[in-house]
Amino acid sequence: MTKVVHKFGGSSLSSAERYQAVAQIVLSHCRAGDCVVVSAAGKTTNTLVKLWESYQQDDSQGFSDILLQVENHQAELIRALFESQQQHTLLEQLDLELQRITSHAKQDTLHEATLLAHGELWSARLLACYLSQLGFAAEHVDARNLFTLHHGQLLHQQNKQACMERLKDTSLYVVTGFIASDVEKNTVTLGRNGSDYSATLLASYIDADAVSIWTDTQGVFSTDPRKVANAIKYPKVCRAQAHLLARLGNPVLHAKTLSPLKHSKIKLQVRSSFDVESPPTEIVKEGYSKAKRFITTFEDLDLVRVDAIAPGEVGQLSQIIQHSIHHFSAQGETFILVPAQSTHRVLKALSGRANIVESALQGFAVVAPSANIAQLQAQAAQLLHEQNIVVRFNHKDNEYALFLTDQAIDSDVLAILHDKLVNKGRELAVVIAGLGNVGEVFVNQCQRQVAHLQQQFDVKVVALLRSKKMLFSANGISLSAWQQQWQNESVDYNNEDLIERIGELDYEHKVVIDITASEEFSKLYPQLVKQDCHLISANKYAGTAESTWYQQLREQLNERSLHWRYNTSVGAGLPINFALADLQHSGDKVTQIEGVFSGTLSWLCSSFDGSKPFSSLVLEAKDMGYTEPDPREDLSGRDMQRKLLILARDIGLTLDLADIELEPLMPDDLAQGSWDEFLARKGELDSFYEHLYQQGITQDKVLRYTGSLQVFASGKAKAKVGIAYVDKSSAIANLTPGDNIFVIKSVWYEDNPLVLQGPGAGKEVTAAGVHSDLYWLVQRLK
Ligand SMILES: NC(=O)C1=CN([C@@H]2O[C@H](COP(=O)(O)OP(=O)(O)OC[C@H]3O[C@@H](n4cnc5c(N)ncnc54)[C@H](OP(=O)(O)O)[C@@H]3O)[C@@H](O)[C@H]2O)C=CC1
Ligand SMILES: N[C@@H](CC=O)C(=O)O
Repeated sequence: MTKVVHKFGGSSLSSAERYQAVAQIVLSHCRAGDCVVVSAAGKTTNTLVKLWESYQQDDSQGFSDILLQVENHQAELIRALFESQQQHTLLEQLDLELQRITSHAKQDTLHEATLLAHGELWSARLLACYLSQLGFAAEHVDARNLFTLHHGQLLHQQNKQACMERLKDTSLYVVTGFIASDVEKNTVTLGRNGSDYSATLLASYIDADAVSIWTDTQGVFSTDPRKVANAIKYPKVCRAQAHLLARLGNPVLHAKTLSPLKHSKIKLQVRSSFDVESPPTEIVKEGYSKAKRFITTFEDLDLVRVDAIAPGEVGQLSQIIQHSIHHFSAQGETFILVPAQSTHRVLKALSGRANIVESALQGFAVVAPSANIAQLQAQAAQLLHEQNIVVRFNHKDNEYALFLTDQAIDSDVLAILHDKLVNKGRELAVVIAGLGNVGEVFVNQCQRQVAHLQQQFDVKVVALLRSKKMLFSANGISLSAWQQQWQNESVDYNNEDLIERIGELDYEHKVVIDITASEEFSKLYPQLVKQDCHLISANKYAGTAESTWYQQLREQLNERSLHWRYNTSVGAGLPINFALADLQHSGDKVTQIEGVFSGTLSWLCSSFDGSKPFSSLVLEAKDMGYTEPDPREDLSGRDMQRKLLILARDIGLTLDLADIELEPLMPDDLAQGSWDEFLARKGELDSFYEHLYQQGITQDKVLRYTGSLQVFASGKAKAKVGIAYVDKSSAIANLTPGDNIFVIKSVWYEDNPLVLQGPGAGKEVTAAGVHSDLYWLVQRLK
């Protein structure tokens, strides 16, 4: 059974309404065996800290005033959430606890951690009782009976056993965050953000499948969303970057929170308890999410140089000041960044081994994929210069660039930095299916073309697919060494794996480029669209699929505002789809399309002169990359029939393949059987063609394979592909072998048709045509 640990922070429980909202979340997201870890409600911990301070200062008036505040807040929650007997019992319990605090204070036996623990104990008790009142079996659990530390170290084995024994599958457990006990049963706390840490620790002890940190932000953003309106919420962030952000003091996650998950498969999500519908940010293991760009800001820090720092010492210092301390080495020296108000405590703890280099610093760090850091550092320096912000110290590491300044980075400056350094990093993930004739040329052309697109958009080829194997790298495949990478890293896959991996790609945009000739692959399009992929097809199967399926795919794409380009499926690189779209967008109406739409058949008919058998020319056309993988798809007229259907649909007709009359350029019965069987009977093809050829000579005409589509005023259409004998002087007779010609008549081009002519097949032109579609897409996405 899957188990989930949910954690709700203080802001999620700040009022009775918030308790009710959290209870609703629990009702809809939890089941018996799950755990809910809670922090102290609202600002309770801060109030208890003040209470402790007044106790230490012997301020008895202050002490009773603050205690009254605590009592009022808790009593208010109890009265709003419970009625009659339950309310009475809870108020009595609270009263007893407050009396005990007062009496300890009077006897001078108050203990800091025990006092602070009340915040979490009250939250756990109230939430569990409230859930029980709603009929959901819930128990509150004091984490001091689960987590034990010895000399500051958690006793993992003992704790795991305690958790396994106490937390069965019979109920929901509402567990106190933040607190633990030592071996003498004294209360201890887990430090800043301790409740998040409690949640991930607990998850690791009970072998949970996931941890959801419910907070007041919607997830992990590229920068502070309160300061920059267009901050990007990332659906996934890898653990390494989350850890780095935490070390740099970013408040969303604490470094300690992540540590129990280090070698586990436990999923971690950050999501909003205020906006439950908003999708979470998932913190995922390396390799499951590409590195992102972030800007995290700092306020009032001191830069401290340390002689030498022992392993674990930074963690101890962070614990002392209850705040993350970032440390780094530059020019052979070790530095730490310390919140200014805590510097004296840190210097004291380092007893003479450290000195302040710069104080009262503001600034920010740009966290990004390592390949981008140098460039981002230079850009950031330039932007700061333009904003007249003086940099007092900067530092570059593999994964981030740090700028420490005099001036605070206000929201205006942060918005500029974010626009130039992060938003510029919008990315398009490209999946290329098919590495055959055309696909291989396309991938080879990618190196140059992607570099060109890079100036406008961050385009990354993330997957290459053949029929059985794939090479998948969420961070991008090296286009200069893809063959080598393919050899070393390609793996077997099935369609389910593929869709899942594509779904996991957390890029702003994704496109699947289908350069297969596979009907099976085209059947995946609806699933790919569900994963928010744009589509580019050289493959003609989807464009010529049965009308209902085709219309549904179009609707699905429209609903998601996704694009589908398939210019090369007709006329290879010739811009026939562009031309037809343009005419229609300009208000024209296409009435007729005629011509030769097969590169293979154009080349075969123009090249045949009787000197070689027709079948040997077919094999040459195949070698040149003109034909379909099985050239019978061309010879049967089927390929050209598909192209005419794509054109017909492009001008708004609702036709199916069966509506286009087809006359094959080969004997019907050669269409069956394997390619080898066909080759064994190639003589039958030769005689068939020779016979047709001779008929042309008899008529003083030449044999060509043509297509035509006529649209009548009624809206009805007539379409046909087949053998034609044309005048020797006609444009069709004089086509360069392999060329296509499209003769388009429309309302505006009635007497003098629009003619488009040029190479209609070939690996290079087709691959270039696919690049043209990709370029078009990038322009749209910009
Ligand atoms: N040749 C041309 O001039 C033009 C071609 N086209 C179209 O381009 C497409 C490709 O043609 P071409 O390169 O000649 O074909 P090839 O047969 O040479 O290559 C097809 C590629 O697709 C791969 N493939 C097959 N099935 C699948 C699948 N289910 N999933 C993933 N990959 C798969 C094959 O894998 P494997 O390597 O494992 O076999 C192969 O790498 C065709 O649809 C064609 O109609 C369009 C315009 C012009
Ligand atoms: N086999 C096709 C290739 C392009 O679609 C042709 O010959 O036209």
